[in-house]
Amino acid sequence: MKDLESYSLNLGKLAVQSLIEEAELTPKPGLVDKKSSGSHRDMSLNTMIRSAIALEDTFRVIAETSFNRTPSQELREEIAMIGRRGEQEMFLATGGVNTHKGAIWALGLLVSSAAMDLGKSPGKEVAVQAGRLALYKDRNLPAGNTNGSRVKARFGVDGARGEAEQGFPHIRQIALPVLEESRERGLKENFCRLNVLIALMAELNDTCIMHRGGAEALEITKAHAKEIVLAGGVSADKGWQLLEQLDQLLCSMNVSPGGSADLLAAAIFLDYLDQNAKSEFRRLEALKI
Ligand SMILES: CC(C)(COP(=O)(O)OP(=O)(O)OC[C@H]1O[C@@H](n2cnc3c(N)ncnc32)[C@H](O[C@H]2O[C@H](COP(=O)(O)OP(=O)(O)OP(=O)(O)O)[C@@H](O)[C@H]2O)[C@@H]1O)[C@@H](O)C(=O)NCCC(=O)NCCS
Ligand SMILES: Nc1ncnc2[nH]cnc12
Repeated sequence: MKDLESYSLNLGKLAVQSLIEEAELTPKPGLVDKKSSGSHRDMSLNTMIRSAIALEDTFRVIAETSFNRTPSQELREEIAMIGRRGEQEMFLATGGVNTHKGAIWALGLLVSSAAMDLGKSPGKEVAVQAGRLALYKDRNLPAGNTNGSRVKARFGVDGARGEAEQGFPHIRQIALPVLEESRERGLKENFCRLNVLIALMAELNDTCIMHRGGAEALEITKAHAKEIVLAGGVSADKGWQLLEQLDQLLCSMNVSPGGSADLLAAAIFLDYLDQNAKSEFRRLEALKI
């Protein structure tokens, strides 16, 4: 019992740490970071950090609720209720600013999935299982006209819900492999994570960009991010110059890749789970000798 309590506390802390590390990663185009508030007038790095810290209990309770369970209608609705309470905590901490709604959704499902099998599964499997949970319908979801739902109706994109229901393909097929390749190239962790963000921005249909800038802003963002990828990523001189230009471009269009930022935080979380599992494996191997 004590072990489960401390494990859920750890998962909650790890989710918050991932959010803070995403917020602090600098320089991120159009987003809040250590250097500026990007395209946002109503938030700062402080707001992001206050919001992340306020969410620890939400993630801890999601973990506690999910232990030794499997995806089901009942669990989906329990998690949704905790997640909605988390959104209220976020608004209380930020004075009504939407800092992390998309991240509560993605990380909430991933924390739940990780807790279901006590962290024994690799990150990619945790994401697939989180997708199975997301596929159950939340029958208590209040009818509401969100930015995402308007964008989806107008442009026919999948958005945050579709990403989760498909088992987070952009995390499994882009974010985690780019993180690994960048590390294999010997790049500093800051460059590795910025490469992940850019690779996500090159492919994701981010409803956060589309609700302010429409399909055109999304296409411009993707095309510019692809140029950075083709230039060899942010650690190449040309890639770095293009990254600085992309920041100016997004701020001038007044758009923010908040969905890509959420998926970066989610990838950092899954990567930590994988690293912890590897060090536990090495510890057990050492005991055998
Ligand atoms: C399923 C929900 C996520 C609701 O989805 P919906 O699309 O209806 O809602 P939105 O309110 O628009 O939130 C979606 C947020 O998800 C992020 N996102 C966007 N595209 C993608 C994508 N392709 N893949 C993954 N994630 C994506 C993004 O979040 C970031 O942007 C937020 C700021 O958004 P917003 O306020 O609209 O933008 P601003 O420009 O700042 O606004 P203005 O100043 O212009 O007004 C920020 O939070 C980032 O995180 C999207 O915005 C889900 O919320 C839901 O159903 N929840 C119910 C509870 C539940 O079931 N929980 C279970 C798990 S805990
Ligand atoms: N760093 C960031 N800046 C703005 N919106 C975000 N949503 C998630 N992370 C964000």
